[in-house]
Amino acid sequence: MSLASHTTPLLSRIISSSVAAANQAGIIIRDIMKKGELGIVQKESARDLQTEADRAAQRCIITSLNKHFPKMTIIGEEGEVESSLASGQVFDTSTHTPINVTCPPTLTSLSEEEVCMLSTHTPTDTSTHTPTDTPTDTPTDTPINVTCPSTLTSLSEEEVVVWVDPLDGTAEYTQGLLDHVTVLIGIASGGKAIGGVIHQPYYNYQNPGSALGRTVWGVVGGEVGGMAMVKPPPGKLIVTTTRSHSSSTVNDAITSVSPTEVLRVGGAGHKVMLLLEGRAHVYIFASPGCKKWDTCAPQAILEAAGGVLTDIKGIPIPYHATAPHRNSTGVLATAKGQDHGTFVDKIPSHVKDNLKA
Ligand SMILES: Nc1ncnc2c1ncn2[C@@H]1O[C@H](COP(=O)(O)O)[C@@H](O)[C@H]1OP(=O)(O)O
Ligand SMILES: [Mg+2]
Ligand SMILES: [Mg+2]
Ligand SMILES: [Mg+2]
Repeated sequence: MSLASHTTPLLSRIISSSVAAANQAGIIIRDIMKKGELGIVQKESARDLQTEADRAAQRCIITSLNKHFPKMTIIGEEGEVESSLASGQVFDTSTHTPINVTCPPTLTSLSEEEVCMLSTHTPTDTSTHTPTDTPTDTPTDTPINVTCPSTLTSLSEEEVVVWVDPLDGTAEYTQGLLDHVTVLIGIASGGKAIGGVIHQPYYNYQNPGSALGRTVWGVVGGEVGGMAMVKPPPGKLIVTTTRSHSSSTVNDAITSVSPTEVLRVGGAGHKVMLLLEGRAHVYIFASPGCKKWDTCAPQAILEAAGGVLTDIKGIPIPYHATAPHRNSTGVLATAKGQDHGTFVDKIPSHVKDNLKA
């Protein structure tokens, strides 16, 4: 069954396919956690990890998107998993050391696409959900209806760059902080984030009997689907920031806005979800650690919801295929109704000067 008719605008079809791929990736992420064999490798530093879930989820997403949209540029956080693809322009950003994994003879002839399909039919749960829970994952081949703004209806595949973070919040995943984990698929064109999908594989995992996992999507200038948005409480200033990549600069930036509360949680996707859920007013990360795949999808959804995401100086983040992967000048995001410029102005000069492009 096809994901959507070809009379449907390209952006709507990409969002629909991305929702399906992100749901699949979520199943894989939960499966690997359930089996407990995380296969952790260190990338650039001890605070920069990759697990088998990051690798397998990326393989699933990129294989699926490349199959449906072969002329699109896809840039994924993890590497090596895309190299066998026949068509499309796919960038390998891997820096990790490969590990040796012995494959049982019964599984040697598996194709990448079969791995995704097998996962579709293998519902999984987390420990706090009883085995009798009804699987609640969205079937991967059910298209969602996404209205495309008229300015984006004539987009071609060649103009689209997709930034994939198959598992955002890897540090928290390895530490069992499962609700910090998201799958991020960001869609860009002309250097701008135009659409995005955030899947939370463990949404509701501490509420047995409730639907496990959810997927939120948005189109800039269009709508947000998959959740009910809430305004953050008036009379407070709740800041969300990193819990695993902190520094004195990060803390100086937070102090400068005089928060009433600071939520130190993992993942860029998770923190933007807090803004959309009205649980925080502003997300401040005055550090160069975040990359384009961390911010593209969250930015698109936040902007579709009336919020703003820029670097710490208030400058837009570029999402061209050739843009540097690193967001070296930090991240500042505000929920709908907040004055983004006021926060930019409050960040001290020494913090801004410390973050060079
Ligand atoms: N110093 C860093 N090294 C590697 N990744 C980082 C770093 N800082 C931030 N990130 C990425 O940005 C996300 C948000 O950061 P934080 O949770 O610290 O606020 C992290 O989950 C991680 O994405 P990922 O988990 O996909 O590697
Ligand atoms: Mg990572
Ligand atoms: Mg990330
Ligand atoms: Mg990641």
